[in-house]
Amino acid sequence: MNVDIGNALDGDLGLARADLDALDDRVGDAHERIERGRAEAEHGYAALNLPETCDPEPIRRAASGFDPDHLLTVGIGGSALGAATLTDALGSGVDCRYLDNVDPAWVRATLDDVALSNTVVNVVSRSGTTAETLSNFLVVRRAMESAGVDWTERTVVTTGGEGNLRAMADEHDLPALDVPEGVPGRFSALSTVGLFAAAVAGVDLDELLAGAAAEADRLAGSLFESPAYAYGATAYALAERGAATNAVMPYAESLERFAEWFAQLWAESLGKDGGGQTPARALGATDQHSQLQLYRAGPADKLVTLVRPRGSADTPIPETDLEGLSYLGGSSLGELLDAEFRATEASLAAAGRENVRIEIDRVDERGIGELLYGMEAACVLYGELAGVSTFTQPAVEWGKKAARGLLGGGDFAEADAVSEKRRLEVE
Ligand SMILES: O=P(O)(O)OC[C@H]1O[C@](O)(CO)[C@@H](O)[C@@H]1O
Repeated sequence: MNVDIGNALDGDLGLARADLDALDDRVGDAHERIERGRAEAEHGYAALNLPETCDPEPIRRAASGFDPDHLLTVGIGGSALGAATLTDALGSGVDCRYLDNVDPAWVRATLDDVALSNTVVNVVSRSGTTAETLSNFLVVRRAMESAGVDWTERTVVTTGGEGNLRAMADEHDLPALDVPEGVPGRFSALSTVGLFAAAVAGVDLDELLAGAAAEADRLAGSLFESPAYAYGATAYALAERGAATNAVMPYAESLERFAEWFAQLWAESLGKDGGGQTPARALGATDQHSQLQLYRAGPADKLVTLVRPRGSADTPIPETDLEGLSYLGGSSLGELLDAEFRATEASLAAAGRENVRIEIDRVDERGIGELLYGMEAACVLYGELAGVSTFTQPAVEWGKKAARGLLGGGDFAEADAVSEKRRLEVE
């Protein structure tokens, strides 16, 4: 992973090179803290050890028992987004679907759209208690039973040491993969949580983990020596100067889900104590024609993170004598996308808007391994500099209790508060 922070300097938010030099001592201290946390496999920091600690063999074995047309992953948040990022970017030959919402029509349509007799189900929940995941799995199980399909023959469970899912796996003797200790969901893509789906979809797990390991080897006591820390420190320094939003804009359709994965990582890790940086998902070149106006001429409150593979398969643009289009003929879509990327980057800089370029060689296992690991390490560093507890997400519990109470799942004050909603309806 290559990170270019040049366009983050001397823009509207006034971040200067000298500010990064001054911040670098704190990056060194933060790196020591992170390395200590890794050495002791502390909660959260243990995620940064996955390139060494994750054994792909049992995952491959669990996947090798199946040759499905469809893979249905039932999980939400970190229990879906990592796997989806991997199979969207790298998968082939298997139709990978993610039931990561409880929209009844959509769940129904998804189940009607796959041949359940040739579908493998991976139900994934670290806690084993998430209502959306458990409910969806009960619906999937019933659909398989109704279709005369033995769900116990086609279900693999990925979960923690205890909880409903672990109990069900034990009861029905289902193949089960353990969620690694000390790895929060949003940091678990490079573990059993993300890698089962990747393995079923033909991804080379060794190459993926090797890419992540290479990025781990680049972690160092200075932001000027570590691409991941350069990104994390720059995003933090800009946030301190008013960049409340981080618009992540990959220039590859295969990386659209990566932006969704990044949004959970950044929001759930750093959104604490009234601080944090709001991730906004965009896609290049598409959102040049929807969001860029705001990024260039709206409030100067953003970092724009431009992500791209340097190399990819290309498609020639046929010669044309259509008026005003001949300049395109004979070039290629890849050349056009490259020009759009560089032009957008320059247009932001010309408007004084801070942006950072993140490049991988190509969308392959090594590139994606580097990118995911790099973003995780960047997030951990940002959290250290901001002094927040990066690996918890206490604020999500209120809503879970309220929903559970509303459904009769116990007495929760939060559920009572729902009925106290202020009303001002306009019809
Ligand atoms: O894997 P689980 O325990 O089902 O949790 C799913 C997701 O829900 C959260 O706990 C937030 O509610 C995320 O942190 C997590 O990735």
